[in-house]
Amino acid sequence: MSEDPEEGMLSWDESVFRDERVFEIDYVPETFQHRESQMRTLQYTLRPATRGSRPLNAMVRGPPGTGKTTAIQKLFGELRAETSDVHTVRVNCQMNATRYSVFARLFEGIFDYEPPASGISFKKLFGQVTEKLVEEDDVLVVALDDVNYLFYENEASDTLYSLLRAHEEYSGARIGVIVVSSDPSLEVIDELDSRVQSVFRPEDVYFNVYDREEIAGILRNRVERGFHDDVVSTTVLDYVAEKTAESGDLRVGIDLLRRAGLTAEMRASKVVEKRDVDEAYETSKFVHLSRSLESLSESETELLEVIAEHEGKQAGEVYEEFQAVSGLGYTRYSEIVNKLEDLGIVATNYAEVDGRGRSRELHLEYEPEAVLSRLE
Ligand SMILES: Nc1ncnc2c1ncn2[C@@H]1O[C@H](COP(=O)(O)OP(=O)(O)OP(=O)(O)O)[C@@H](O)[C@H]1O
Repeated sequence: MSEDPEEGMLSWDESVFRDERVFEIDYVPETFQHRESQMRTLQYTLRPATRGSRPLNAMVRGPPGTGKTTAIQKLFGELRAETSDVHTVRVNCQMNATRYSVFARLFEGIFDYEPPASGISFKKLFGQVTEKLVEEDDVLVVALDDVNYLFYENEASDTLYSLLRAHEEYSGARIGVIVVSSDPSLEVIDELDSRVQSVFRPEDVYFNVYDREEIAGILRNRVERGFHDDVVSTTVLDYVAEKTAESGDLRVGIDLLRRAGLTAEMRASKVVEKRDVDEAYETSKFVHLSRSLESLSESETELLEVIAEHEGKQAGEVYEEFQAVSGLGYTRYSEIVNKLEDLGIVATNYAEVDGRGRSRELHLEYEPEAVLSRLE
C-alpha cells in the first residue's frame, strides 16, 4: 500500500468514511424523505393515544426495504416525546414468531425487564401485561414488525385476537396495533380467522417501492454523512441507485455503499469507483437472502440444504432425502416448503411426469451456491 497521499492513495490511518455508522442496519436516518403521506396517516391513527384513548389500528404493507420499520421508529420516537403515558413496543416477529414470545417482548417493554426465564403460562403473562396497563392508566401501542412471520407459523390470528380483545378481559386496557407486512403476496386480512376479522378493521397504509431518483436522493444524503467529500462522485452514486432500483430494496443500496467504500479502501484508493460497486454488488445483492436465512430453524435449514443439493427434483424425492436427515414427517415437510416459498427462497412448479400425471418440482430462487455458502 502506498503512503503517498499526493498520488491519490490512502495512507494506512486514513479512511474514505466520515462516519461509517450511518450504514449500519439499525441506524435511524435524520431525514426521512418521500414518506410524508404515510407518516401523516399513521400519526392520525396514533393521535388518540396522546389523549389517553385507544388508538386506531393500522396495517402497513410494502416490499422489503421501503422504510416501514423506519416509519415506526420515527413515530414511536415522536409519541414518546409527546407523552409519558404511552408505551410503544416494536416486536420483530422474524425473531419472535409465536404469540408467547410476542407477549414476552411486550412484558419487557412495559416492565423494563424480561419475564421469568423459568416460563410462566401465556395466560399469566397476558394478565400481567394488561393489569399493569390498567393500573398505570397507560396506553400501549404495539407494532408487529414483519408480521408475515407470524402467519408462516400460524400464530397471527391468536396473537391479534389476544391483543384486540384485551379490553374485554381486562376492562380499561387500551391497546392499539400496527401490523407491518413485507410479504407482498400475503393477504393479511383474508388470512386471519373470521373471529379476528370481525374486530380488526385497520387503516391501510402502503409503502410503494422508491423509484430510481428517490433512491439516489436518499442515498446522496447517506453519502454526505457517511463519506468524506468527493469520495463518491455523482456518476458512481447514480450507478449505485441504478443497481438498487433493480430490487427496490434500499437496504441493498446502503450495504452497497458501505462495501464499495471498504473495497476502495482495500485498494488504498481515496475515491470509490464503479468497479468497487460492481465488486461489492456480488455480495450486496444477497442482502435480502441473508436476512431471510437468519431466523431459519434447524430443520428449515436442513431442508433448504437438501433442496439446494437436489435443485429441480420432485417433491417426493426431496422428501425422502429430507426424511433421512431430519426424521420429520410429510406434514411438517410440506409446511416448511410453504414457508420457504413464502420467503421467496424456494419456488415450486408443477410438471408433467411421463405416465404419472402432474408432480411438484422444487427450485431455488437463487443460485444453489449462494444459498449453501450462507447457511454455513
Ligand atoms: N425515506 C428514507 N430515507 C432515508 N433512509 C431510508 C428511507 N427509507 C428507508 N431507509 C433506509 O433503508 C433501510 C431499510 O429501511 P426499513 O428497514 O425501514 O425498511 P422496511 O420496509 O422496514 O424493510 P423490511 O420490510 O425488509 O423490514 C434502512 O436502513 C433505512 O434507514
